[in-house]
Amino acid sequence: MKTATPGHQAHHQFDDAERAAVYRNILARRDVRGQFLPEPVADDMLARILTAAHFAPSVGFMQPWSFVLVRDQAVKQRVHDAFTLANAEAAQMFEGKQREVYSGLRLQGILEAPINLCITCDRDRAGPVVIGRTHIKAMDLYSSVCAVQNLWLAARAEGLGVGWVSIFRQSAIREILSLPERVMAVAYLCIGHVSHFFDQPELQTAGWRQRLPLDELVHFDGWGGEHADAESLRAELRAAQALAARGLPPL
Ligand SMILES: Cc1cc2c(cc1C)N(C[C@H](O)[C@H](O)[C@H](O)COP(=O)(O)O)c1[nH]c(=O)[nH]c(=O)c1N2
Repeated sequence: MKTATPGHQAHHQFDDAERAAVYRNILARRDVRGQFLPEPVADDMLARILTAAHFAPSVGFMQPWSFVLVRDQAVKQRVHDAFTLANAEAAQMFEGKQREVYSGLRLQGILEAPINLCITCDRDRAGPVVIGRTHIKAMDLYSSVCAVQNLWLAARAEGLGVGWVSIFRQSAIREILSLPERVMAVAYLCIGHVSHFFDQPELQTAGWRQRLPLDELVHFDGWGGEHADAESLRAELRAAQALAARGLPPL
């Protein structure tokens, strides 16, 4: 359905090209592991993607994030060693054929990416009582994840690849980067120019897991709930997903 924004919002409206660009950005974003180029990332470009991260939503406007840039090859090597250790442990957690496939997957580009970036969450950034976090303490972590996604999308628009690496013991990253007790490493990202972006998630191409049908993930008025008009929305969801699967904006 091609619903236009109501007229009274016209001055806030994205035109069709801008709308299409936003969806293209979302659909073309990939997790990058193996296609990093050595060429450095210019400071103005780095500043833009960090600014995108800093303009993310956050609970109570807490802005709990900080950005630990890692460019020293010796520090990267220590992080890579931590990955190698955890990755060997991880392989043992899968059985049979899956273990074999897992061991063949490339799951990081730590040493090749010119920039590694740890996005953190300071759990005390705004004092003990934060609007929106009074009952669910993890909201600060979710806020830092919003910053990660903003950066990931901005980087894609700049032509930069980003790969999220999470196969570490949390304590290893804390120690290597000297993070204070109150600061958590939320995301360890590899960032750089890339030779190319894949069209589909690498785990999908490797046959590890396929994208789920969105129309089966929608419930009405409660888990498992149905609605008399449900089929109309489900048909739209299937059509939009079919377009998106081909990299086309669902417009
Ligand atoms: C929280 C979190 C943590 C990780 C990831 C993602 C997220 C959100 N992903 C990337 C993940 O595999 C990827 O996003 C999916 O496979 C979908 O692919 P695209 O991101 O669409 O290319 C990821 N990839 C990888 O190679 N090593 C890793 O350790 C991780 N860790």
